Amino acid sequence: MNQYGNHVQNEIYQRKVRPSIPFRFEELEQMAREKLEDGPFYYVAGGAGGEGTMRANRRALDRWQIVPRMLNNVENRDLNVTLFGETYSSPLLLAPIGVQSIVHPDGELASARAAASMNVPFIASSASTYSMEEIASVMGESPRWFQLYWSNDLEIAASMLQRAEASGYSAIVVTLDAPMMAWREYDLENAYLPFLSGEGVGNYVSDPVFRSKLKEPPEVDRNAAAILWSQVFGNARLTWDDLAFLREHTSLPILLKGILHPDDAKLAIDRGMDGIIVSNHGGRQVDGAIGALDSLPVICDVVNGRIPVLFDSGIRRGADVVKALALGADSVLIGRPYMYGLTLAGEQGVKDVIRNILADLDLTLALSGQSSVSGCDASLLKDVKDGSFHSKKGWNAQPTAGFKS
Ligand SMILES: Cc1cc2nc3c(=O)[nH]c(=O)nc-3n(C[C@H](O)[C@H](O)[C@H](O)COP(=O)(O)O)c2cc1C
Ligand SMILES: CCCCCCC(=O)C(=O)O
Repeated sequence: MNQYGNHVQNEIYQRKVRPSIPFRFEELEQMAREKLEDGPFYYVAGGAGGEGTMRANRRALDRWQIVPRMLNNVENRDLNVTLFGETYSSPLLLAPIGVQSIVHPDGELASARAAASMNVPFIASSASTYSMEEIASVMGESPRWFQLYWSNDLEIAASMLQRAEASGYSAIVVTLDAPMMAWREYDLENAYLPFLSGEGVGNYVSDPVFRSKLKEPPEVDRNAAAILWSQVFGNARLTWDDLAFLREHTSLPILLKGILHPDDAKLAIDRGMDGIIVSNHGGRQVDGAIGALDSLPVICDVVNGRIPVLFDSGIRRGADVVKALALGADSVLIGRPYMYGLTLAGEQGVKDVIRNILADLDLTLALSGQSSVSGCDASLLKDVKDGSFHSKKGWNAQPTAGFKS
């Protein structure tokens, strides 16, 4: 990945590569808008309620400005990060996104292939249209994690964990912030729920335990399968004590996704979790929730390096990644940007989204005076809100300042 951004720029300026998608995120989204029907487009682009949290995600990123440093020898850069003993060539992962077939028939298979070709870990969603085994089969040995929507049927949850391990996924991401669908006004307006037409159920209809609970196979009675899916999908009864169940059923590292409060980060560590993902689900669940990046510094302070902290919600460009890394994230996930790449150009579109963000990240990092991801800390940033510069490694604030326990 050394000098990656320069190589990509050169290839584009010399017209050796022909980009399949526009470079600007805003245009990418607009073109996806033009290509898709209202239902799928707004399912992807929309947020919960009045989309206040989506706006807060961008505001939280804009609150910080990078203060570039000079004369630091940034000719050679290193984007490597190590997570759970594995070294990855960049601090980027593809977020778990369900129902990808609503934007492109190849869905998760195209995204997974693109991730594999760019050596970026792909996090396969429980709500994928294709099964986790089908996704694994197009990825060779490339890195992949599995995201669990923890079914209220514990036999199904255990079966999914076992299948993920058997098909080469190397970490489990447990999403906590979506035991049920939020109030999503566009989807209500469009009466659009992709699961009803059989999208996003690939991991269920292929699951031996799920199938054993049906009188007829899903291929014969799709309706009964859809009803069972809606009954078992979520689990609103879970508490912190239930995490022990996951430990009993997998030996893989477990990350909790959807953490926003520092006390929940502490609980995750107390319960032996291996990592957390600071996220508000891209503003799709709690309207009015805190901008995800506003939670990151205080959570990193509480965690204090004991487990990896990953981040998503609102990342669109290289500078956003730099800010999240500087505030303590070990790696970041992108969501909607790659869904728009998938919409416009399938596998190649996802590949180009990854390439552009990584090239932009590499150049922004270098021009900020940083030659490695590990060198990024809060001294790189100025807080627009209080005007302060941070000159020491790490974050200065009181661990839970501003949060009520
Ligand atoms: C269409 C769509 C489907 C999603 N499906 C899932 C999912 O199945 N599991 C999950 O944990 N998160 C899901 N997410 C949330 C993403 O993993 C991620 O948190 C979010 O997209 C990050 O924000 P961003 O889109 O602003 O980058 C979904 C997001 C979108 C846009
Ligand atoms: C009951 C919640 C289903 C959500 C599945 C996909 C998803 O996470 C999303 O944000 O959409």
